[in-house]
Amino acid sequence: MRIIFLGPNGAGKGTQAAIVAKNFGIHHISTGELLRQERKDKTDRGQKAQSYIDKGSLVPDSIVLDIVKEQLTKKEATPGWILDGFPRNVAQVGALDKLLRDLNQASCDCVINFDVPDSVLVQRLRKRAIKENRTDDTPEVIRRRIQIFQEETAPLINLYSEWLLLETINGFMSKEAVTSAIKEVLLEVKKSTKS
Ligand SMILES: Nc1ncnc2c1ncn2[C@@H]1O[C@H](COP(=O)(O)OP(=O)(O)OP(=O)(O)O)[C@@H](O)[C@H]1O
Ligand SMILES: Nc1ncnc2c1ncn2[C@@H]1O[C@H](COP(=O)(O)O)[C@@H](O)[C@H]1O
Repeated sequence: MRIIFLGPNGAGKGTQAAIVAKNFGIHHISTGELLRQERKDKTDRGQKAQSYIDKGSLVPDSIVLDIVKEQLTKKEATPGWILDGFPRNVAQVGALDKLLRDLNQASCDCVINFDVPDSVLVQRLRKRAIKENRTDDTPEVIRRRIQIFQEETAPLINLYSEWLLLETINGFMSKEAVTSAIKEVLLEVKKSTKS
């Protein structure tokens, strides 16, 4: 099964992707986590990405695509994958489609859109800032990331909806309730795709 998790920062994509990937035996690809790891490892890509991450801006598409390509060609991705935090703009949607064609892989089966009010996102991110010490969870950068989501990523909701791939779930429930809602959707998708 091939799934995209779409939603603003703090919506719970990473939390749910880790659970769902384990349950369905598919590969969790979080571009944010991978970029943070590259930054920590001081790789060339990580160093190039650093200033963008710290400002809350999107990292250049070419860097992110490079990382996604590497992940999609890993053997863990053969049974399927969850893309968490990618694509994040219209250009990345096109690039993902092309990449999958080039790799001879089928396109995604479903896009799960996490719907969570902005006020809840801010509260969650402030809490996460204390717990995880992320450099981009400061009040100013949180505001910037939410703004970037509205400008660059939110248009993907209509786009995937027009392509009949979108399933919106209420992300403002307990973690367990969100997991159940996602599983329900994915079991239906699995039945219809038999993958
Ligand atoms: N259903 C929930 N209820 C309450 N808190 C939650 C819920 N889901 C996730 N959280 C918490 O909210 C914070 C953000 O969640 P998470 O990191 O999964 O979001 P995300 O969408 O991956 O964010 P980002 O795109 O910024 O990385 C975390 O601290 C997580 O523990
Ligand atoms: N798909 C992406 N395109 C550009 N920049 C990205 C992408 N995914 C992650 N980033 C950068 O990393 C941070 C953190 O990402 P999270 O998914 O919120 O953990 C993000 O603000 C971008 O700078």
